[in-house]
Amino acid sequence: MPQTHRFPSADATTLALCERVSATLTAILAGQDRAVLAVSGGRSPIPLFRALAQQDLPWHRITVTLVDERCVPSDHRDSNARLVRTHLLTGYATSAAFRPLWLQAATAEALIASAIGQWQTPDLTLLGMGEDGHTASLFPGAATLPAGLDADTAAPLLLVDPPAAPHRRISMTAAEIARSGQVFLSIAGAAKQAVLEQALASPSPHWPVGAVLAGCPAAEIFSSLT
Ligand SMILES: O=C(O)[C@H](O)[C@@H](O)[C@H](O)[C@H](O)COP(=O)(O)O
Repeated sequence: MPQTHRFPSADATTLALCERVSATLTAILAGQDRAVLAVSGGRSPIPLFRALAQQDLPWHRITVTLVDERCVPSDHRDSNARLVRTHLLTGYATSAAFRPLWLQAATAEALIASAIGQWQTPDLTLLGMGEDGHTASLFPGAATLPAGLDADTAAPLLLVDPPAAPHRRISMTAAEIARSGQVFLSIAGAAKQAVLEQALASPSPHWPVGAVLAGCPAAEIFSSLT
């Protein structure tokens, strides 16, 4: 009997976020031909992705891209592109366009240039957060974190070598997140909630999520204790 993966069902917060994302995309598309939706990876977005895929939106007018990506092939188990193709680009969302961040390149410079070359500022950016206070791939202690948090940079993306997490990353910069049309942050669990409260109370590079949200005063936060 093949193992059937059981994914957590969407809780009330996830369903509320799903409704908010759907309504926001609908509103955006009322005023323009296409919308760019940037989503984060990790494990917690899976219930949201699976709920969004069941939303009867004009997905053919939506381009899905990534807030950040691990620099691994798209069939690698840690690939965010693989995560999105598996859980979001199904059901109604099959007709959405997908724009990956990681494309095979000979050098790091070519890699980031290629990603920037096809990049569009998202109309809606969905962020997650780690218990270390990172968001996107803006990790505390990363050598390129100061550049990633530079509020004045025109760069939309940068390379990050996380001090502890696996894989080199491509990530949106804080400034590009702030240039997004709208920003939603979704977190789950008391530990993350405590970190977020700390980060909001005392913005510092030690808690990159706080520095990012300081640039997005209209960001909406969806937090559940479960
Ligand atoms: O590529 C990634 O890992 C994500 O973009 C990252 O920023 C994620 O949002 C946090 O690490 C939370 O991940 P979980 O949802 O798995 O806790």
